Formats: sequence, C-alpha cells, structure tokens
Amino acid sequence: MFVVIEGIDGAGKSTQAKLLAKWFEERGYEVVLTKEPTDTAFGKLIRKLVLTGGKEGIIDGARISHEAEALLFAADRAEHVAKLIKPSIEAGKIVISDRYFYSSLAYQWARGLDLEWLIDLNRFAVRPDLVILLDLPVKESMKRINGRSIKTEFDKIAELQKKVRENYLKLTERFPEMRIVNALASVEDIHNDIVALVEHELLKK
Ligand SMILES: Nc1ncnc2c1ncn2[C@@H]1O[C@H](COP(=O)(O)OP(=O)(O)OP(=O)(O)O)[C@@H](O)[C@H]1O
Ligand SMILES: Cc1cn([C@H]2C[C@H](O)[C@@H](COP(=O)(O)O)O2)c(=O)[nH]c1=O
Repeated sequence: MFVVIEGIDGAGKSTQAKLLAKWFEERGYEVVLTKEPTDTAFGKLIRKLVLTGGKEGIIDGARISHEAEALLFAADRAEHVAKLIKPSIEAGKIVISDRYFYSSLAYQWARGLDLEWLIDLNRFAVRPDLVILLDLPVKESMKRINGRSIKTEFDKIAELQKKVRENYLKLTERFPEMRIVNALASVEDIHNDIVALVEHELLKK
C-alpha cells in the first residue's frame, strides 16, 4: 500500500507521517517512511539550489528558472520511485511519503508553470492508493513556521502559500485518490481521521 501526505508548509505532514508509520508497525506491517525532496544527492542539490534561497541558487546572476526547479524535483522523484517506492511496494511493504508529485503540481503551478506540462513531466510516478491532503489556513501555517530560521524560500511567502493551498484543493477534483483532512484539528484527531481513511482503503485490498 502506498500512502502520501501532502499540504502547505507547516500543515503537519511530518508529524502525521510518523504517527501513521507507527500505527502500521504496531499492526505488524513493514513500513518505509520517506519524503520529497529526498535525502539523496538529488534532494541535497534541490535543497542547495532551490530551497535555501542562498547564493548557490544563483546561476549567471539570476535564480534558477522555475522550469529547471520543476525538472530537479522530477529527477529526484524518478530516482525515488525507481530505487525505493516501486521495489518497496512490490515487496509488500507499506510506503508512506511526506510529499510526492502533488507538491510539484501545487507549488510549481503556483510559480506560474503550466499544469498539464507538470502532470506530463511526472507521468512516470506510480499513483498512490491514498493521498491525504492536510488542509490548513495560511495564517495558521505562518504561525507554525515563523519560529524557524528561513528553511526554504517558499516558507515565508504567505501569498505563495495561499496559491499553493488553492491549487491543492483544485487538484482534489482531478485526482480521486486525494482526501481532504482538516489540519486545524488536534494532532490526535487528525491521526484518527487518517486512520479511518486508511482502514477504508485496506478493506478494498
Ligand atoms: N495538529 C497540529 N496542531 C498544532 N500544531 C501542529 C499540529 N501538527 C503539527 N503541528 C506543529 O506544527 C509544526 C509543523 O509540523 P510538521 O513539521 O509536522 O509540518 P510539515 O507539514 O511537515 O512542515 P513542512 O512542510 O514545512 O516541513 C511543528 O512545530 C508541529 O509540532
Ligand atoms: C516535493 C516538492 C517540494 N516542493 C517545496 C515545498 C516545500 O516548500 C519544500 C520542501 O520543504 P519540506 O519542509 O521539506 O517539505 O519544497 C516543491 O516546490 N515541489 C516539489 O515537488
């Protein structure tokens, strides 16, 4: 089974991914808990070029293009799918990913790129059984990430996060595997909502 957790920055993805992994492990499943950008060389390059907003992201005096950004995330994902996600699913493990290609659609679309191009670019990515969209108002997201040193250039741009949230909600009309969960609830209530959705999917297996 392949479960993805999505949402804007600070929505609670990592928190819920860890709780869901523990829930599966307590029931005897072997779990692969992963994330995008990954910790591989590709993910490290993305964090260096794209996410820190630092000088490394400046090539010929300008930030790398949004197209190059999208291609970098897709390259990281191609390796992630080929080397970890697909083999783990085929081995009967539970794969839980904190972010996946839906992040590329929501964020790079918000950066002005064409949605159909982004969908085509990520067509290689195996579709999950379930995508949990943790839906959070941007005002709350900003509160949760304000304490951080700037980690990514996307973090602190409320306008961008608003567009990303709208994009995620639009994507739920196109991708039936996406399920919206209210991220303003308590950690425990969100976890219980996610477990209910997972149990429903397990019944189909
Ligand atoms: N339901 C919740 N209510 C209040 N605070 C929460 C909730 N879930 C997580 N948090 C807090 O919000 C912050 C962000 O949580 P977390 O790192 O899980 O989010 P994230 O979506 O993975 O963030 P990012 O995408 O920026 O890495 C943390 O300080 C976490 O403790
Ligand atoms: C996979 C993916 C991610 N992003 C953006 C979204 C976030 O702002 C950062 C990752 O930060 P996190 O705290 O590690 O979640 O990268 C993106 O723009 N496109 C993508 O495909």
